Amino acid sequence: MTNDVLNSLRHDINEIDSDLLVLLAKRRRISHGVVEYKIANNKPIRDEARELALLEKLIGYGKSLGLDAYYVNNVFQTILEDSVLNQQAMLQKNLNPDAMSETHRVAYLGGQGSYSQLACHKYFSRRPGKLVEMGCSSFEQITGKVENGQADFGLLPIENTSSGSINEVFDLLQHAQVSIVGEVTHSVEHCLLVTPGTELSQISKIFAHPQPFAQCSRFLQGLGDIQHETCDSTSSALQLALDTPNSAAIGSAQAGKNVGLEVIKSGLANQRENHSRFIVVARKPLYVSKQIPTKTSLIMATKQQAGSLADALMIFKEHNINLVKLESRPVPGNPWEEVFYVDLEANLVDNHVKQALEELKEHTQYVRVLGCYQSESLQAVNIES
Ligand SMILES: O=C(O)C(=O)C[C@]1(C(=O)O)C=C[C@@H](O)C=C1
Repeated sequence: MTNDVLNSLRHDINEIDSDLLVLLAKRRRISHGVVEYKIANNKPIRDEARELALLEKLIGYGKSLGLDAYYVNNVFQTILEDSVLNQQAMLQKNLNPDAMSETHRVAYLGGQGSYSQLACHKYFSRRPGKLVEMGCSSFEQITGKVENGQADFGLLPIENTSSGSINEVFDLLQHAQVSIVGEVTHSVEHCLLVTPGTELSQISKIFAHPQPFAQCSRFLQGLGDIQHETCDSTSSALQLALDTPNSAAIGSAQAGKNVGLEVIKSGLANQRENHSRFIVVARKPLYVSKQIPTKTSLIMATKQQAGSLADALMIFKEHNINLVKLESRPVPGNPWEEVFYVDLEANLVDNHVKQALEELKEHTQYVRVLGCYQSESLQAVNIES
């Protein structure tokens, strides 16, 4: 095959890819039209029956064109996911017009290339507006900027599939005057990053934030006698690796590339699937439509008597509310006293949820709702009448 033939084939492929994009954009616009109908008629965004029928038809048609079911299913699952997420974003914008300004000032940990920055871009990619990024050096600084109005939103990592809950953030939520208004999960791919030309055997020091150190503990144990230096963010770890001969940093490949470090080893996390979940906080709570999956997070202190936690949890069971996370943390200054963090699949506008929270007040010393927000889940919802 000559070069000319290859160029001509590539030209045809380019044209088809552009046509596909035009069609995808057209599909999105039509899907936006559907959400207007759903708002007016109070219908859930996700319609699983319609999606199933659509996929079945497309898989059959794909087969007749020589495309296998797995491929067609994957392509259209991605398209449908995008459609649902965009519809949800539109719905929320409609419900909270004041909160969705033209500019989003967002405070997060670290700077260019930090995992928080990547998660921030993912979360705001579906929320139109100009992003003003504010890199911070501590979690307190993030909530502080939101509390004093310097930032509209703050992004805080709350848990990771390898290292578990991030206690510092749970403790901060006990006192911070902020509301949780969203969540975003981001896959974290840790790499060992070095200045070009550095060999693994030359490394005598590794810089990282405590979280990547914890998430890559098995890999690090295998390296033997190498010094570990903790940094307040991945961005500062990268800078230190750049400035220190025979050293390395743990960060994402993209972050390394941004500053001129190269990947010497990848896939360092203890778990192959390494994801971090972040919460998005703001000064004021948001309303969440009943038409989309919703979470409510709260803190509660149970009474100091036998069975009080079980009694409190029974209330959720009795009201058919799914509890998706339960975490306990000590109360600073009160040894052996605990507060519980609870995540529920629930929307505060639902009467059965309001009722459950009233009953919870009677069975606990203290309850505070941290926020009611759009869940990342794409599950279909039932609308309570
Ligand atoms: O048909 C609808 O109800 C739509 O909202 C459109 C659409 C789609 O993109 O095809 C999106 C979400 C629903 O779960 C089903 C289908």
